[in-house]
Amino acid sequence: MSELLVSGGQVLLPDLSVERADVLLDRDRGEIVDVGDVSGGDDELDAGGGLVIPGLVNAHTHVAMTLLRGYADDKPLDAWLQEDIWPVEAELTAEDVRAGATLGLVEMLKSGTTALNDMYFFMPEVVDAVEESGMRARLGYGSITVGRDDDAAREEMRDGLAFAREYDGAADGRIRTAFMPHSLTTVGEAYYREFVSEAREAGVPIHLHANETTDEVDPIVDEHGVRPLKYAADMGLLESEDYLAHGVHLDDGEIDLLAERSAGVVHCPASNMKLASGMAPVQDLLDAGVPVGLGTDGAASNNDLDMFDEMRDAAMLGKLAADDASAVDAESVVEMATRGSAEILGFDSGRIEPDANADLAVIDLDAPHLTPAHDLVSHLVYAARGSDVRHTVADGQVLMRNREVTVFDEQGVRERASERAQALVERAE
Ligand SMILES: N[C@@H](CCSC[C@H]1O[C@@H](n2cnc3c(=O)[nH]cnc32)[C@H](O)[C@@H]1O)C(=O)O
Ligand SMILES: [Zn+2]
Repeated sequence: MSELLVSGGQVLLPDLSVERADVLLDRDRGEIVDVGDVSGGDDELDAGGGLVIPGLVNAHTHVAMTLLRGYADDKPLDAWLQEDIWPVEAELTAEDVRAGATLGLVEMLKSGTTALNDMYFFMPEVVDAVEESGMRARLGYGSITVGRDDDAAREEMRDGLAFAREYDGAADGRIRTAFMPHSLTTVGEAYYREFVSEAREAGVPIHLHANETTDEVDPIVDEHGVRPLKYAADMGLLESEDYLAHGVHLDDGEIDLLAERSAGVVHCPASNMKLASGMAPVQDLLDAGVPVGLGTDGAASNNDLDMFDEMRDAAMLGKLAADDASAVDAESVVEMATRGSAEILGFDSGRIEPDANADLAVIDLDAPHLTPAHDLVSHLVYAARGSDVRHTVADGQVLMRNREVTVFDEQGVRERASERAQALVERAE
């Protein structure tokens, strides 16, 4: 058995207390062996002066959109997608997605993220990038039927299902899949009614954008006479393994429905603020017992993939949304970004205890902006940043050691992504 000892640090335990402890990982099984006064291991990571946390889990992104970071800002969702994003995405190639996804994975692992959810194009390229990265991911092809004739629409839905079936369990189980119809307004009712049952037969969860803007809510209420999540449930969605991105414009009945079904909501505060989509009722979701995760959405509507920024945004926006400074407190947010997101994605990660996945990050506390250390959980949310991460480990493998990425040539990844991004936008002009 090959073991890695993460020694000398303080450890964030599952109850969110912090204790001086060492962590022993099994690199073959990719699991945590023991936490406490442990020794051994044939390799060691120095966590001295640092805080060991569960690897952060980005539960909603479009990771190859790093290519479009800064390409189109300062617009609401519909105009942003219709006028800028979808026209340039029509020019995407598989190589572009491989380059953009790899850049996003490097950005993530350098900032302590060890698992993600991704919905995009050319998903086999994302599979290869995730496999190479050593990270964990729930992946799906984003199916859109609106604007397509019936044959093309069916092909979109079949492609989404085929991808989910073919790649579930890839990368020795680090990759899981989901059926990802883009949203309740970009996929027609008939296609949901035909294909949701096939996803159930395939045994994969369903992930979609929902209730992100009022433009996604009003048309459904007007056409179907019910709220979007009632419409979704009537089509067989909202099972406990399903999870929605955004959930901004929810009424009490929809929150109750999510709680009854235990369907997850991935909160994307930066995207919601940047696109002026609205303020999600996160504290109400937490109070109702709805599973809540945290996601950055794409780097073109954030514009980074730093989950420390996202935790801070969630805590700040949640207080404004609730008109209550005690709402969405630091502990709730750390839970969202670790165990909450992990459980929504179906990963046994997000906590540092024996038998959990060996996915963790070590944060260097030796910095003015992390001094003094009254409360390290507070620091995680209100002061720390991705660049404070010293080491990142996923599945028991060291992906970054002392800020040096071990699984990619970082400089080459950045150069290739820049070249592909430039050529992409030139093709779209
Ligand atoms: N087969 C689909 C691919 C969709 S992938 C997922 C899509 O979600 C888009 N996207 C990115 N951010 C958001 C968001 O916040 N809400 C809805 N869609 C988004 C993204 O640009 C991409 O077009 C097609 O032909 O368009
Ligand atoms: Zn999205």
